[in-house]
Amino acid sequence: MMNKPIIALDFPGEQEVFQFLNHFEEKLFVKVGMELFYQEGPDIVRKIKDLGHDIFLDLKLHDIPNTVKSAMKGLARLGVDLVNVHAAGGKQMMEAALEGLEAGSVGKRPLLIAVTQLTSTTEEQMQKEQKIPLTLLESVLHYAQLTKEAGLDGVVCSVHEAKQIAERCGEAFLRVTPGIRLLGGDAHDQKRVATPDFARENGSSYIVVGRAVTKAENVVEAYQEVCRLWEGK
Ligand SMILES: O=C(O)c1cc(=O)[nH]c(=O)n1[C@@H]1O[C@H](COP(=O)(O)O)[C@@H](O)[C@H]1O
Repeated sequence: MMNKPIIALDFPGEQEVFQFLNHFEEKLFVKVGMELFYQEGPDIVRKIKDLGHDIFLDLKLHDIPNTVKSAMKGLARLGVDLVNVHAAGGKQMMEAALEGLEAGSVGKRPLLIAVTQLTSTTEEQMQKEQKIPLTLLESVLHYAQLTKEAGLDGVVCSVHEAKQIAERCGEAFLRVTPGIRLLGGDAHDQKRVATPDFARENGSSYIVVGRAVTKAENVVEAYQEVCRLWEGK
């Protein structure tokens, strides 16, 4: 069975979140990111969890190992299902993140993944601004390898790199892919985008979908359309 699409709850506050969630009868896999978490704090995670939804807490930690370790210890206590860091923080930082999660978990440890190159980054930007003298795919594969060596569960990448990561790091190493759009949909600030069906055919383990659902006129219909394409029905 396909993993549920992860729906990005990129809303300014609690009210908008519950307004959105109230449209759905089924349990969702949702993502709480910086916009929501910085406004509402850890309480919003507890409230969404109490409703029975699975949670990806996307705070993209990137700091010195000790700080990341302590922060992760605290986040683990929230009982979320998936959390992330930036692979650019380095192997030691990623190992520290894992240690923190293990120390803070009550019961099952949340899965830990690392962002490789953001889906809003182009190869040209990466080479010019980050001064990385590689192709974008090479950089993503390098970060994926480093993430695997640090013992994490997978990476965030675009659909366009997912297959090669599975070949290099193994099928069990997760490829979580944002930048998902329905055919003809506005890409907004995303650069490496793909449709849910392309993601299914190209090695994504999970898709992350925000505006294609949350900004749709009918959010339930948009969600169902994403599910239908993702599941290949
Ligand atoms: O870690 C993430 O979730 C993430 C990584 C990445 O490379 N690109 C990316 O878009 N995201 C997140 O995925 C979501 C995508 O939202 P939409 O572009 O609206 O579908 C946003 O909440 C981003 O913060």
